[in-house]
Amino acid sequence: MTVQRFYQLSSGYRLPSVGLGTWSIPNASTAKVVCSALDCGFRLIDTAVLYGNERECGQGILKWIEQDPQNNKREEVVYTTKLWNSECGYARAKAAIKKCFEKVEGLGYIDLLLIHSPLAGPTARLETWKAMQEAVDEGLVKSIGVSNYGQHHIEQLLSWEGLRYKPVVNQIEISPWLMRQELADFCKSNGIVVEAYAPLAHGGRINDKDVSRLAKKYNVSTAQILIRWSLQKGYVPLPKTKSLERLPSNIDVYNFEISQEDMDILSHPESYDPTDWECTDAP
Ligand SMILES: NC(=O)C1=CN([C@@H]2O[C@H](COP(=O)(O)OP(=O)(O)OC[C@H]3O[C@@H](n4cnc5c(N)ncnc54)[C@H](OP(=O)(O)O)[C@@H]3O)[C@@H](O)[C@H]2O)C=CC1
Ligand SMILES: O=C1Nc2ccccc2C1=O
Repeated sequence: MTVQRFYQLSSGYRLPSVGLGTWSIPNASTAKVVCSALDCGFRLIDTAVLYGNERECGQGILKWIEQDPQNNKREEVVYTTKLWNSECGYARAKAAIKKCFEKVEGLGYIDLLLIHSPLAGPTARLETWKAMQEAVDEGLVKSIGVSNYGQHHIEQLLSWEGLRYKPVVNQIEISPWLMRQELADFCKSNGIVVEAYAPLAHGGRINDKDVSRLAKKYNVSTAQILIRWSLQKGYVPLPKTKSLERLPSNIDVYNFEISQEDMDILSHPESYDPTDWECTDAP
């Protein structure tokens, strides 16, 4: 089984199939971690207004380009950020998008802008989407998507008469202990790429007995097993690490393959174990 290095988004842009999560990386080291991640081969960086490190993520990307401008190109990198719940609604989203852009102005544009969650409610969600679509028209943003959306939230958006740009991704928590198979299938069948957040179950399952046994069998780390599981399920895992030592192996997940039998051992379709928050079921 060959897993894709990139997915084609409905906006026409491409999305690397593994990304770096940046939540809770200390501000003082974020630029260095991001720059090192790019050196190791990561090409997708995931941040959010909530994380308070957008500026530093942008600095890390610029630093990487400046290191070797002939080879390290801006257009190879996909920079993602997300609008927080309190920034939803038309006027608030307009102002928030402008701020997001200003924080990384040196990048020239935001590749992917997500609405962080559906929690603002049905009206504010659509108003936010209107502002996000306008940001695409204005060239501030290339692609727009959603996060923590359940099927009913996506259906609302797809059936909205004001829809001009479809969401290209839905970023949701997925791991072997929170599989959300039905929602993932729904996204895929609507041309929406699934980004899997907390693919290492927030670190809490890194010493799981089956994961550890399979790590030995395939001669890789336990994190690599979990990232590869997500890739083979057809998702875009976003493992976070603040450790420069862990970055190279977290992206080195394209040279081994988990057998179907072992994929089944790792998978726990009956389990429901969110690590952070759950709002795919919000009204
Ligand atoms: N849209 C949303 O609502 C959400 C989005 N996210 C996104 O997804 C990203 C990933 O999720 P997150 O919650 O951070 O959790 P992850 O599942 O990525 O796990 C991160 C934890 O695993 C540890 N870790 C990373 N690599 C290794 C390794 N090779 N060996 C052992 N331990 C390792 C990290 O420690 P260390 O850093 O010390 O290496 C950290 O404690 C976030 O950073 C964010 O970008 C996350 C939650 C919600
Ligand atoms: O990365 C994240 N960690 C979180 C914890 C609670 C709510 C949102 C998030 C994120 O986006």
